[in-house]
Amino acid sequence: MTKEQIVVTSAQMCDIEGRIFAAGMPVAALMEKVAGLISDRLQVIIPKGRCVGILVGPGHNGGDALVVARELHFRGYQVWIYQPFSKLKELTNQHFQYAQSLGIPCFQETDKLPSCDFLVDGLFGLGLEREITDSIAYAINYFNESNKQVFSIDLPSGLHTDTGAVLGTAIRATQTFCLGLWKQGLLQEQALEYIGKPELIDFDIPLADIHTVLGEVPKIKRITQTTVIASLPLPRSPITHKYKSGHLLLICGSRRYAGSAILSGLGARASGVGMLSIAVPESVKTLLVSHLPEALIIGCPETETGAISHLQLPGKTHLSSFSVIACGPGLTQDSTPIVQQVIESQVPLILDADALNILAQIGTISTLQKRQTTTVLSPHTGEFHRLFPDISYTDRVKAVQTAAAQTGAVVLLKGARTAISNPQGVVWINSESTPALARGGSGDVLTGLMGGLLAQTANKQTPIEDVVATATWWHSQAGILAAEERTELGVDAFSLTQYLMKVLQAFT
Ligand SMILES: NC(=O)C1=CN([C@@H]2O[C@H](COP(=O)(O)OP(=O)(O)OC[C@H]3O[C@@H](n4cnc5c(N)ncnc54)[C@H](O)[C@@H]3O)[C@@H](O)[C@H]2O)[C@@H](O)CC1
Ligand SMILES: Nc1ncnc2c1ncn2[C@@H]1O[C@H](COP(=O)(O)OP(=O)(O)O)[C@@H](O)[C@H]1O
Ligand SMILES: [K+]
Repeated sequence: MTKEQIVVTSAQMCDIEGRIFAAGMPVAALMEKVAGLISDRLQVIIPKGRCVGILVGPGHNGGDALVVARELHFRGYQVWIYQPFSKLKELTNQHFQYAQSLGIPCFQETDKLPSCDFLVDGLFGLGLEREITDSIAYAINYFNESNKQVFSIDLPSGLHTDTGAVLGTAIRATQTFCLGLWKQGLLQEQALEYIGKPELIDFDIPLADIHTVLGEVPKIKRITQTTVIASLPLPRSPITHKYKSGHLLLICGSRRYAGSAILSGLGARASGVGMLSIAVPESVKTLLVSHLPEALIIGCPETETGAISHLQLPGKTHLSSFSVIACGPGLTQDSTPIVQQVIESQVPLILDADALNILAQIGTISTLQKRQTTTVLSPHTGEFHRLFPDISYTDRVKAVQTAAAQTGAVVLLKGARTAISNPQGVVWINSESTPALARGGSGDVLTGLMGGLLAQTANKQTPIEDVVATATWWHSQAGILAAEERTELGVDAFSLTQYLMKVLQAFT
């Protein structure tokens, strides 16, 4: 477990810091250390001699900012301080007095502020406890409108540490220096427009204190390359054969959405799965064969509307012949009986897209509670709301935990910061992605990729949620790589499938 993987709430961070202080580390010494590290980073980013405005709050976030002000002053920058509060915490007040004694200009009102090139935001950190209003809200909006590069200490002032929600108003940072451990709020979708580029400042929190507060295996973790590589089906056994490397059945597509089946198939192809079968309506079988010549394409009887009406598996094949079934992309809502049939099977199952809409109609919780085997649900926010109308998704981490607990499924809530939970509340958050993926069809690719990976690891000890996290990470990294080469507008779902292999080449 590395510090990069660990995610904490405000309460947990306070407990961890409390242990460090109780063990004898002076609060002032830690502030000096933290702010020294931030100053070092700023010195690399901001050219010498430039003017930096430092925004100072009443607590220790403000204290950190004042130490940064002092350091930058001595390191040859022009510095001024904006500090509008009448009452400061004691340590913060001491640093404020000292900064004033050094002749650093201090201001209480925004209309008196000189111009500057950069801003450092130390108004509020972990301790923000209520909505920001009145003159402070006005000041934050004023700084946002100044269009300066802003470096936030710990988190942009105004964001809730756990949910990332904006409490009234919030600083829009260019870069956020998150102190010690990743705060959960920085990994929540609603914070993304505020945090800019996030960076962890490691100030040497002892691992023993982290484990005492979070347990040996923390419940909420960031997906990192290290975790991913551990759950990839690599290296392949030298004596494996195609049926030992997983057999995935994709059930997808319709006359109307034939492309979904192709995209899911190409996602599955990239996973390296040993055998791939794809059930589609008979009328699109030839099309699928031309795109995926290695796959076994199962043409099924179809409804008048061109949806699969029922599964017609070849010869002696039963659903139980497959290691995993992934069902849903492009099915339309006319395939209800098929979704019911796969849910009743004993085969590990991924439900996505239309299969989720059908599940919502037949009753999410009551239907899934009867299932004995692994189920993965991969909704985007709209599908999540249809499946779980009673669960609020403002806090997406809590939302997936609740949904997984209620259904016994692994739930993957797609979006800019995809969150995955198992029924016991173990959560993975995908903290690197690209808005280039916000295009029709990219989810279909993920379903195929995830199905192929799960099929290959079906008989292994790897927890399901780890494999789901690996698929999510791989998919996002392919998007990032594709966007680098083709621009953010160049990542159509088909192109995305072509970058999946390149990710592995780069990382393994
Ligand atoms: N002890 C240290 O030196 C360390 C300090 N750190 C820094 O300390 C911060 C936490 O410090 P604090 O606990 O003092 O908290 P903050 O500095 O985040 O702010 C708390 C203060 O703001 C006031 N406040 C809260 N909400 C307000 C609102 N809406 N309007 C006006 N006032 C409001 C509170 O009454 C309190 O005085 C961290 O975010 C980090 O920057 C740690 O990260 C590292 C160790
Ligand atoms: N703003 C964004 N940033 C990063 N990833 C995103 C963003 N928007 C969507 N995605 C990702 O793109 C994929 C979209 O999937 P989905 O909504 O199911 O689309 P479709 O059904 O059209 O394939 C998901 O993996 C999601 O996490
Ligand atoms: K801050």
